[in-house]
Amino acid sequence: MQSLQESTLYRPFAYIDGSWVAADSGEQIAVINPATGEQIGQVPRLGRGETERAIEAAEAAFPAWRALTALERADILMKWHDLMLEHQDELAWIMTLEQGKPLAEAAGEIAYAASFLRWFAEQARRVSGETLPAAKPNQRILVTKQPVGVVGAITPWNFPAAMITRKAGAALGAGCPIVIKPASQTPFSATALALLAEWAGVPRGVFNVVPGKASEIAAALTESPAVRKITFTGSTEVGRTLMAQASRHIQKLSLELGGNAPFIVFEDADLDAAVEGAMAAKFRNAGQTCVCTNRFLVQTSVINAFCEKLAAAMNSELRVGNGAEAGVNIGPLIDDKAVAKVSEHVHDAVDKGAELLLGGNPHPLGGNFFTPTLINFASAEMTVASEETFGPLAAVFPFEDEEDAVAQANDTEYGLAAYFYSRDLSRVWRVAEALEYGMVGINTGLISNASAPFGGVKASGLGREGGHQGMEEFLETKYLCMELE
Ligand SMILES: NC(=O)C1=CN([C@@H]2O[C@H](COP(=O)(O)OP(=O)(O)OC[C@H]3O[C@@H](n4cnc5c(N)ncnc54)[C@H](OP(=O)(O)O)[C@@H]3O)[C@@H](O)[C@H]2O)C=CC1
Ligand SMILES: O=C(O)[C@H](O)CS(=O)(=O)O
Repeated sequence: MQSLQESTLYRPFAYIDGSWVAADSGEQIAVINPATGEQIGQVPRLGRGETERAIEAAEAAFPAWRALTALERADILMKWHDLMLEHQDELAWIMTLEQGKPLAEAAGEIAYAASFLRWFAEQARRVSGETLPAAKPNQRILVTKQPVGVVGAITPWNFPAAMITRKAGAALGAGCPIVIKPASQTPFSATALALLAEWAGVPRGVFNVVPGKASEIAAALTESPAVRKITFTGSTEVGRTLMAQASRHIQKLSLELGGNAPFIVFEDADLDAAVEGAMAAKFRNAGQTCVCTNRFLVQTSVINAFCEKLAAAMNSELRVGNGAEAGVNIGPLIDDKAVAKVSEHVHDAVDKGAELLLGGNPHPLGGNFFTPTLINFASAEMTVASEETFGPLAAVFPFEDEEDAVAQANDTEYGLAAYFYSRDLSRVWRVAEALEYGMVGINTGLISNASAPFGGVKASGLGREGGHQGMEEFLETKYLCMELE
């Protein structure tokens, strides 16, 4: 398959109430292949009116969807899961064309995304309440769980399938219908998921996809009292805006926001293992994930050895190119703004005294390609210390001792993911407990897993996705107090 139009899953439309629709205005959004700069398709640019219709459809679908048994909802989620895996290659191709990640990595994301549907199919059947000792002999106390209602979701371009199923799997499993605004750069992964949801038997109105004007769609979602939950993955800046808007109707809120992940290498670490973990934690999706390492904190006694090994691994293992080409494992960044941000971080660091060991400039391929870059002796006054790069820049900061490492690691407004390598068990416990983050990788650089609670603290957001906690985000607790005659 070469072009998007050849795909049986290609749907250049919005999906509302079980119908494929255009924008009322007829407006379209051009979708660009970040590897070539070519337009690969167009998607309707919806606004407030269409979003309000999607909310009405979701509200109308809610009673029948919540009335299904958990097993009935789980079976539909599992059918959706199976269809995703049956169409894994086609879904991966669509993702590589619109997001740029290498085909193998895109296929990996499809499997990761499908795992959330399976996980929440299983979790749906394990939503339970409790009975409590009553205060009076003729009293009985029960605690029950009920679906919150219509959910509004806004998702990012960097994981265009997994960030949808991580929300929709939990919402639908809990009995909630959902209205999703995908990122404008990656709408076709979302509409392909809608098509598969339709084939899986998700009833009309339960799953809606409204690509388009972000601020208008967000306004419609947050201004509707029928929308009882807002779930967002993206920048902290937009998360703050949504938090303020959601306060109008006290909507439940889940925010998965920015990160500034430290990757600490202690002198007692297995350096080869640390470099292997560093490659995974830094260069996944060309560094465009919120849990990618942003700062390598390396003990001074091993910093030169670590940098030599990391430079060797980067040189031998990383191949930059169009993600559709075999063997490529570093695709393009999403757009020219992303390239400019990485360049700015590199030049700022070098101007302030960092040592450039590898790369440092946009790739000779031009366009949105950036050469994987390694700098040493980075320091706190550099932009890379406080701002998320979201690109293939490995910045190494020295530290003297454990206290210094933890202080540097926690010196940020963010608190999503952190990583560290040590073989000292007492140190592992001390550092794991001292780090102010929602997720900590210990002797590993890969922590993403549907069965674990994914999320952060401080400016990295609120709530958790995945795990049993992810289901709770879409449930309300109701306390029943019963007096017997
Ligand atoms: N914690 C996490 O899990 C993740 C965090 N991020 C963070 O997000 C940033 C990069 O991702 P990026 O997608 O550019 O982030 P953005 O926040 O710009 O976009 C994310 C989504 O929000 C939408 N959006 C943009 N402006 C508004 C608005 N005013 N109101 C409502 N929705 C809006 C976008 O729509 P449109 O595309 O139409 O502009 C997109 O669908 C980085 O900081 C990264 O760390 C990214 C992914 C995951
Ligand atoms: O591992 C993940 O789930 C990704 O990091 C998702 S995101 O938060 O970066 O979008």
